[in-house]
Amino acid sequence: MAHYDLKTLVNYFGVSLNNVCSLASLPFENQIIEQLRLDSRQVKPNDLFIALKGQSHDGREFIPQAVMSGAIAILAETDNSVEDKTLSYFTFDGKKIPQINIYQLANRISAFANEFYDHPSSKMKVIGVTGTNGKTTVTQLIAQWASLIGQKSAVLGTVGNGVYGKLTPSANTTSSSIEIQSYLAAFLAEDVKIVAMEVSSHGLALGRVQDVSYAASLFTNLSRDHLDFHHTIKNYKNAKWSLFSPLTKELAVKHSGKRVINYDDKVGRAWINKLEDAVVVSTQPEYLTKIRALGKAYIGISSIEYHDKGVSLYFDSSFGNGVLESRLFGSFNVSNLLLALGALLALGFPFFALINTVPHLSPVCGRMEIFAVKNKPTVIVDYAHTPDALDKALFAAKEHCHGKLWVIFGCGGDRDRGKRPLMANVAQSYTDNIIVTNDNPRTEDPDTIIHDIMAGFTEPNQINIVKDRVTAIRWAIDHSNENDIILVAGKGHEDYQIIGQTKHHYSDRETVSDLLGMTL
Ligand SMILES: CC(=O)N[C@H]1[C@@H](OP(=O)(O)OP(=O)(O)OC[C@H]2O[C@@H](n3ccc(=O)[nH]c3=O)[C@H](O)[C@@H]2O)O[C@H](CO)[C@@H](O)[C@@H]1O[C@H](C)C(=O)N[C@@H](C)C(=O)N[C@H](CCC(=O)O)C(=O)O
Ligand SMILES: Nc1ncnc2c1ncn2[C@@H]1O[C@H](COP(=O)(O)OP(=O)(O)OP(=O)(O)O)[C@@H](O)[C@H]1O
Ligand SMILES: N[C@H](CCC[C@H](N)C(=O)O)C(=O)O
Ligand SMILES: [Mg+2]
Repeated sequence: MAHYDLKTLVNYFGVSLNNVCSLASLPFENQIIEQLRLDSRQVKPNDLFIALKGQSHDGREFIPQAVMSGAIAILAETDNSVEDKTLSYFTFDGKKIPQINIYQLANRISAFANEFYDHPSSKMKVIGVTGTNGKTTVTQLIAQWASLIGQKSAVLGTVGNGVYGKLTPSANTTSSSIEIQSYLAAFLAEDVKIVAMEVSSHGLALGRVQDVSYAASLFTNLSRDHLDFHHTIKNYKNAKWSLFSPLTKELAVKHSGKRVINYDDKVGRAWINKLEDAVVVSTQPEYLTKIRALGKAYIGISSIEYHDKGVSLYFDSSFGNGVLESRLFGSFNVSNLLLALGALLALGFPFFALINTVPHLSPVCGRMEIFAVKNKPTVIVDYAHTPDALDKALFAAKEHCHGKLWVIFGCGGDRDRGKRPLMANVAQSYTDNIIVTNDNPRTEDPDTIIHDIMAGFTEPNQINIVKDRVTAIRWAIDHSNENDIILVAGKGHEDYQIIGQTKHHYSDRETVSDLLGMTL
């Protein structure tokens, strides 16, 4: 990170220094800013605290706390356009701290953080991955694959941020614009060459990735999710499109790179038509001729064989042909694998090195993770928390099931209510036994969530409700046979259950391995 002092900060924001002081007379002008902080609880000596109005708090209320923790200056949102680019002082406990006031500050944070951390994304290969489902899987695959062929990689996403293999848990799928730029700068300092980043629709809509330069962006699929936030599918889709749009007026991110698009998805197909250049990826043998004829880069499948050890794929592409032997489970993972391959090939990674390492790619934590011991049912822990993901996960499980198929699922509180009955509908179309349970009710009443889910079943009296997840899983294991499969959906890697505002320690993976007598 370049040395960034307060004088540079004042200049960056074009602060008008009134008659009271000239820049040279400022007592603080040469003080070096250590880090940028959005959260007063994280402020350390010499940091700059950025006070923004949020959805539930007004960050400006925490200025005293930030100053007490050692902030040397404040960058604060102002509601009054007349106060834009003005300098004032915040006086607290005998300290006089400079405060720069900016109108509509939130829109400027990504660019400022990019500048402060010295443009890290332009010095590495950053791949942005968006879509309703598959982001974590694809990003983890990209990072794992790159590291298998000797390129230092890092990930930013739902299961954590960090150099691949050494992740720090993350609060969000796409972190704040400051955390993103700061992580990228740290990765660069550690000589990371490639970063796979999950880009959520919230991240795009709220400008968290505005000033990230992507070497490639990748689209997995689009189905219903997050309508509590976007309200309509159209808005949700437009937020995702902003990661790919070549038009300046639509552009939400800086983009100079490749675009890798899933042709199997209806939205993906429409987008390919709007893009002059793209890497077109499909898992459907019947699309192979069509994607070849598009005249763009492509990866398609000529045939697929699912077997006990995973899947064998015969592929044809504009980069070369071959066979991939993968240990990943589920047909949707074939799509995830090919999309990851498309991004790496488009960025010039060596073809044979990639193909030869496929058998070493391991499944992603909490994504179709299989727990199996002799004489007991097989349990799969998966993160399906949308109707489409549940559909895909149950379809994959059904293909391998010789006995009865069970599903245990719930829906998150304070999230899209409309998906609840849809998930019930999907569940009943594949399974023999269903248990509805809690999944992070947050501040909603768990009974209300369950009530919404139950509305989607045609025969609700056939459905068991067991709100406590451990009891639900134990009950299913105790009442099933060794040929049965129990899909425990929705929490995947999560190690918590959020009830009210409190995060309690809880993990499906730990529960299942304990109940099956396995070690995790
Ligand atoms: C609605 C939303 O997106 N909220 C995000 C947003 O919070 P906010 O700006 O509303 O924050 P706030 O709590 O009102 O506080 C306002 C300001 O005061 C500061 N503050 C607050 C308290 C304090 O003691 N001191 C302090 O300084 C906060 O840091 C913030 O800057 O900015 C925060 C910091 O980046 C996020 O953690 C937070 O995500 C919340 C936790 C959340 O649940 N977000 C979900 C909806 C979300 O973003 N999900 C997507 C997609 C998930 C997926 O499908 O994968 C994601 O990318 O995670
Ligand atoms: N390509 C895919 N198409 C449909 N469903 C998928 C796909 N990949 C994964 N899934 C399902 O979605 C679940 C979540 O997968 P993953 O965590 O990779 O998605 P995500 O996009 O990162 O989700 P989130 O939005 O929560 O970050 C998986 O556990 C699986 O059930
Ligand atoms: N990152 C997503 C996934 C949630 C998974 C599920 N366990 C839930 O809490 O709804 C979200 O916050 O909406
Ligand atoms: Mg994710």
